[in-house]
Amino acid sequence: MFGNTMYRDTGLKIRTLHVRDIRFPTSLGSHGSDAMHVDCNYSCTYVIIYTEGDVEGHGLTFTIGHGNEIVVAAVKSLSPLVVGQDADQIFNDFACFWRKLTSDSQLRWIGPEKGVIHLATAAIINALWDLWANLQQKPLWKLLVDMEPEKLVSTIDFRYISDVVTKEEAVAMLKAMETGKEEREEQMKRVGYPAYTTQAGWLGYSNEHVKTLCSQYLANGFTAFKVKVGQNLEDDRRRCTMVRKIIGWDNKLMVDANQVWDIEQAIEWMKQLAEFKPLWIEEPTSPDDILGHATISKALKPLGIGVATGEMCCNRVMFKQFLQARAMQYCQIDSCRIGGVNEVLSVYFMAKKLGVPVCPHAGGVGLCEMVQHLQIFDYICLTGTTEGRMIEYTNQQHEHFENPIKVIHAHYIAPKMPGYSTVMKPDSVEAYEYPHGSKWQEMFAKGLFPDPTKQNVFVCPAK
Ligand SMILES: C[C@H](O)[C@@H](O)[C@@H](O)[C@H](O)C(=O)O
Ligand SMILES: [Mg+2]
Repeated sequence: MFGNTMYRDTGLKIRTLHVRDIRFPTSLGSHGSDAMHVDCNYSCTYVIIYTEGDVEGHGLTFTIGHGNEIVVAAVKSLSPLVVGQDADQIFNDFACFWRKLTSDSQLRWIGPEKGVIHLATAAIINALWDLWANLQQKPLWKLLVDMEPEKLVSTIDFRYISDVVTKEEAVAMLKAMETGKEEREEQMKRVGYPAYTTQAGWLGYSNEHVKTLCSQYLANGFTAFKVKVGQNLEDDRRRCTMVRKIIGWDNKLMVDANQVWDIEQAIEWMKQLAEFKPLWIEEPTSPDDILGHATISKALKPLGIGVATGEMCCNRVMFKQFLQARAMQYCQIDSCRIGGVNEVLSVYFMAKKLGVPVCPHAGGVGLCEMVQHLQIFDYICLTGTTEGRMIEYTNQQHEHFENPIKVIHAHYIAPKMPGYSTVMKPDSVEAYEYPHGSKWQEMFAKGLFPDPTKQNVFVCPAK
């Protein structure tokens, strides 16, 4: 028992783990498109953990189509480490379990803690947190908020980051913010957490469509808009002029290049876009180039432009160095790129220590559903402010979730239902399972996409 919160010994064994390859044909409408990913099909590797009781855990990681089958295979390779375990034992020493999952002495060779195997870790770990929140009958954010600081911090593996933040410091950070927690919680339930929209700025949308969407989001109360750039400078200038005309100069504009530039090119390109007063340039170059981002940050600082990155930052060690090197002014954690909630929490603590605001990435399936929980926790328990912080909003696939986000007047309202908001509707799963689902079969028949079962490629077997 920790303080007032009882962690009941559930004695629940994990009976089995199912994994599904789910894909949506978003490329047909250019949804989600950017300078690098021009024809993405928003997809996810969807994990369901079944226990010997009634309670389940659902989790996912996001991909953009091809290769989702590889993440599914990686989940299968990790599953023997999960199946047969006692849920309560996992939650009693979650950091230890997390390390076990990421440190299998053979599997770690295909990471470690990066790429496909880490995406798979994220899907499993997210499902475990959903299970835990369900067992406690609380939405995930509330599970985090109600935990004693020591318990919460005990879920994090501090290996490789204790030179920046220690367990003791993390506990002290949480304790220092205890006053005012209840008011902040009330505010999240009533007013919610500020959001910005990317939905009006996908690169493949026509100018007319962008205009219409900007006006719509403006009318719905949005005050911050992200636009994709990086393919053609003249087009970027035209689009930014058009967007600024609609949203005005009091609202915020952010731009996102999705990794297309070299360092000098990024600086020069952004000088040409500086007149549009973007708050940040997101992913200007390779997501692995920490010193390159630091150079860009330094060059753009006098222009008032920050650098944002994180959606492809592969683990806490990279985040640590980005933060240490002053290479990111906005830290964009992603709920399923790194190893799920445990590792994301470690990044929140480092960002707090080094004074960098977190603005989560949410352009993907289920990402909005998940990151709202994390950012609401950050507000209530860790930073106590929304200053310089926003959660990304995209209008994608919410209809396929049992408990979709609720965004009112450009604010995410704290979810009420137990869990991590990761349960997908069974009908959606059946219809969009790739390549056997009914919707995919229809699309293959119409010739909209090639049927991979008729080509010589690896596909996930039918269930
Ligand atoms: C391919 C994807 O839609 C990305 O463009 C998207 O995640 C984006 O970078 C974002 O910031 O939301
Ligand atoms: Mg982005």
